[in-house]
Amino acid sequence: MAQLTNCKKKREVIKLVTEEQVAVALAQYTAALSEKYIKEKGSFNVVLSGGTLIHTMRVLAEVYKDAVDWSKWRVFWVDERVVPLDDNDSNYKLANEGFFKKVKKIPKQNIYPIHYSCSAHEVACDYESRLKTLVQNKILPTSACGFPKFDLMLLGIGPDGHIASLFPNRPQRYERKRWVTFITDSPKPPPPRITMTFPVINCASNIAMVVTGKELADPVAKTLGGYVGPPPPIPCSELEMEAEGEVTWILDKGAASKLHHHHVVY
Ligand SMILES: O=C(O)[C@H](O)[C@@H](O)[C@H](O)[C@H](O)COP(=O)(O)O
Repeated sequence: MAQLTNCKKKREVIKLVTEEQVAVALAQYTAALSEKYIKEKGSFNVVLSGGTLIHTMRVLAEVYKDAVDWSKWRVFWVDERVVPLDDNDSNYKLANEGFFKKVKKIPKQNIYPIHYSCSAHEVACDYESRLKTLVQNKILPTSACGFPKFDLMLLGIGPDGHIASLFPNRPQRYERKRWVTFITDSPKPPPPRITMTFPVINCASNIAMVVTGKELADPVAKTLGGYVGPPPPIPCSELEMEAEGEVTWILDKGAASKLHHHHVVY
């Protein structure tokens, strides 16, 4: 794994050409981590996002269907839209139809969707308290600073540089105490959402930034190229600066199109 010279944390940037190659690389990467953590500790705790990620996970679901020990997976969401689980906007529904139904073998009790209520505040408190219970029961480990430590976060990035539901010009990105918070005016619809906070995201052992399409070339270049401009930097730069674990960027040609060679270390 490569390291940025001005930064002690581990980074890898995998630049590919097509979206299909990104899907294949994501499958290999996730299957390898799944095997490693299951061997080491008997479980694999994965955090999903919404957006295009689930579609990019199709190769994992199809090609690695019989190669991964799905029974040891536990699945959480880094952010979720506060809608019923059968609503077309639900990230759970997206994952259920595009991933869980394909791989079949993830036990239902190992999947942690939100408990829907119409109050985003209530949903966030409930999700946080369920995570706290899992930590108390030693099902989820914590990092030295007391936040839960997930094995893998699979994240996308928005054109405005948001990750999870941590947007520029919204206060949630500055939350440092809560594990899960809420937003009722998300600039990306639908407006009510819950989201894990930066301290939780940054404690993960591994973070994959899965980014495809030239409309995302700007936030990718701003993040990996070193942010120049007035503070505060875009949200995904915070992850680049603060993450404790390994961050792996898997990019297609469009997403990497504004990166110069000196921006990345392989
Ligand atoms: O609920 C959501 O909207 C997502 O979880 C969101 O955080 C997403 O990951 C990014 O917006 C990237 O989306 P794309 O992968 O579609 O670019």
